[in-house]
Amino acid sequence: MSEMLSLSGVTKTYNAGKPNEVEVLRGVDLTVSKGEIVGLIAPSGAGKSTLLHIAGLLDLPDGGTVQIAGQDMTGLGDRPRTAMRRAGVGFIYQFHHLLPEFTALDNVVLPQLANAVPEAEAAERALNLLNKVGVGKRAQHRPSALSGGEQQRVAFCRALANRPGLLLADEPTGNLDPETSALVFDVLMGLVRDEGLSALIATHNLELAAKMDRVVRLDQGRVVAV
Ligand SMILES: Nc1ncnc2c1ncn2[C@@H]1O[C@H](COP(=O)(O)OP(=O)(O)OP(=O)(O)O)[C@@H](O)[C@H]1O
Repeated sequence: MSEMLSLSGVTKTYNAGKPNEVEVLRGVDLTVSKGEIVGLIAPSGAGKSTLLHIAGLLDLPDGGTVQIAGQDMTGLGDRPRTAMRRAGVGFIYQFHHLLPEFTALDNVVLPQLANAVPEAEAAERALNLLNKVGVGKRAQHRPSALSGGEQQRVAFCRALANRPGLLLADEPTGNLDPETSALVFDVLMGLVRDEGLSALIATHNLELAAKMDRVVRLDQGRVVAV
């Protein structure tokens, strides 16, 4: 089994049967192999967040199947889905969503504690990740004391804290100026490769997309190769 993520015939319609019905996904087929980094480009409103939320088990499709690491998630109950989401999938958003009252270090430690990792081990892992992305010296600062690029790097570490096999990212550097965005994006790519992760990364930025192993486009509710 060499596929980390496999979506097959995934459909999603909001407000089905109502006047404000929106058919967003019309049969999405998409795979991400182990260790592969796939870029997802889509015009605004095309449904990339919907797709990422379904792939990350935050939302359910109307039809089709979602497999993660060869396991079919479609028919699973809430508990095993939540367990897989917590331990198997890392999520990065355009805005970091760090907890403002906790230090950078604690933001990376906390998801591990929720996953029953002993505190000392969690702290070591967190510091190791923060060092890798160049914010180790900022470990004891709260997010408000960090620059936008630094905050986003801490968010990368948080997403990877529990060693997920799969990383999903929705415009991970979309809120940064172009220069910082390119720099921080390279940090993310380095981290993903270093950790041997599989990743699906949505971006509007074609230059960033070109750095990935393969690029697909979400078009009219389907995924097509670029
Ligand atoms: N909960 C919802 N209820 C109804 N419609 C929704 C809901 N969520 C999203 N939509 C609609 O579905 C379509 C796709 O939304 P989605 O957020 O997935 O797009 P996107 O490609 O991520 O857009 P953007 O790049 O602008 O963030 C949009 O037309 C949006 O208005």
